[in-house]
Amino acid sequence: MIEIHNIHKSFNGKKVLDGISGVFETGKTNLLLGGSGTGKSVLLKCIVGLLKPDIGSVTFDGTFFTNNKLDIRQEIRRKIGMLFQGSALFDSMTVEENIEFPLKMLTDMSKSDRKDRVNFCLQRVGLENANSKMPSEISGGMKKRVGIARAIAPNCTYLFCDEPNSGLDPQTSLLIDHLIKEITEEYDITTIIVTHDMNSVMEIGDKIMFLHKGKKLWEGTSDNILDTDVKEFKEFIYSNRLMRDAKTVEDERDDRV
Ligand SMILES: Nc1ncnc2c1ncn2[C@@H]1O[C@H](COP(=O)(O)OP(=O)(O)OP(=O)(O)O)[C@@H](O)[C@H]1O
Repeated sequence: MIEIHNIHKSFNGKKVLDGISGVFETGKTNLLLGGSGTGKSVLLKCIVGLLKPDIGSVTFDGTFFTNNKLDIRQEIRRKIGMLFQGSALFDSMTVEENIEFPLKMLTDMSKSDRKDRVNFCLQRVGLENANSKMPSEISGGMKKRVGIARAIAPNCTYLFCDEPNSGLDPQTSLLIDHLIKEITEEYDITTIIVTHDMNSVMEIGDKIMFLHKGKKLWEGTSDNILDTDVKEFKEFIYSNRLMRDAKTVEDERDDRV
């Protein structure tokens, strides 16, 4: 479980995060949702320690991360897997070398154990036998799968995904969303996904935190999202045509009852 408490962050006097608190649960896909420029990526960076909050704290399974000793922060960082927006694979390395990279950096596994782990992770994301391919030879969806395999290779406890669907077609997006959810549940990972994709929200949103202008305006699950009475959140949800249609169907059903 990851807990954040009263996170504030400004750049050059401009407030980007304004007192955000919340809990991200273990074994769940926790979504950070909001429009462009609302502070989702900055909050994610504050949680993983790439940025330091001006005020506030982050706790990983009860251990303080912010302002704690370097060795404790490094210990927590070793448990974090990251899936970056553009997959961020090393272009000059094969798929296998990409996935092996964090194992070399973060573990003292033998070469044969690393090979077994790479093969296990490749098989888990449905890419067995892709070991020797170069990133330039595989599709965007396959790159995301390799990115997921690389993130989970060192047995991560926490997984952070920055817009995992960017650049993917709707069908591939759905497959990637479900793969992340399955892996989260299977290995009991605390997963946080930054997104503005309402399809992801409805498909895999175990827990959703909606940000607007640096504030948390709503949190809940995909089951109670349509009940929100927060004006800014409603505007965000119903800017999506499919969500408007779903609401109309629900209203008509309620009228009949
Ligand atoms: N290092 C930085 N220095 C100055 N301003 C920054 C920095 N990082 C982010 N910002 C600003 O903080 C605000 C929030 O940015 P952030 O990237 O968190 O938005 P976001 O919600 O992730 O948006 P998007 O969905 O478009 O990626 C933006 O106005 C951005 O310009």
